[in-house]
Amino acid sequence: MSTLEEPPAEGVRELYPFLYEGRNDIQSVLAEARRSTEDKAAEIVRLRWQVAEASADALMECAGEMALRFASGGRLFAFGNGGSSTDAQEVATAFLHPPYGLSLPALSLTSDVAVVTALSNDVGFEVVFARQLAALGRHGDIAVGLSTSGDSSNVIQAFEEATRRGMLTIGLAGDKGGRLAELDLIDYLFVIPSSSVHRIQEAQTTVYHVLWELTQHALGAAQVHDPG
Ligand SMILES: O=C(CO)[C@@H](O)[C@H](O)[C@H](O)[C@H](O)COP(=O)(O)O
Repeated sequence: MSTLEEPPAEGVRELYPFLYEGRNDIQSVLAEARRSTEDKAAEIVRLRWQVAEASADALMECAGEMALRFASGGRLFAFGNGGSSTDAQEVATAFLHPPYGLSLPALSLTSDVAVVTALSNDVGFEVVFARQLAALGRHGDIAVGLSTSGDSSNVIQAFEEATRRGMLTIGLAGDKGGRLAELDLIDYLFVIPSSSVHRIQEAQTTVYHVLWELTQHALGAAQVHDPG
């Protein structure tokens, strides 16, 4: 396959110029993309190692604190925007309905579209997580907030509310941690040192999966079935 022979519909040539002009060999375009895919795969492996090594002690300590909270009846609330909103859902699902081990009380604050839109519409998007924590959060609960920039106001306000309520606060951020790092209001902040939103989100999955696994270990549940 090389060039597209049909005359493009209006606007399509502008959207996909490489299909019609100059770089018209799709195979060579894909070969280039493949090289960049391999670079990205290497980068994500490096980032995951980097954060696991740099944060090994903090991850263990944090998981120990989480286990103590769960053992005392605490619940976990996860939140974030965009890609991090679905990561928050995955955090909650991993704890609530894990592939093995204990089922622990966990909820994503991004899942209820009625609550999210009502709070955003009536009050403002910056309170969309903080207001939910004000209603649901209790001393001894756990707040897990994800933000690739570390700068999202609604995530910061949620951590402020969680701190006021005596919750354990755990942040996942990218690059240098953004405002989350500057504000110094989080008990455990895990920073992925990359400026790529996608690489940050990919590495963050490892951080929360490790936290989940260590928490299960701390609660004595991981040996039930650990495929390694
Ligand atoms: O990167 C994606 C999707 O993968 C975007 O949707 C991204 O999550 C959104 O722009 C977020 O609003 C960014 O917020 P944050 O991670 O900086 O807090």
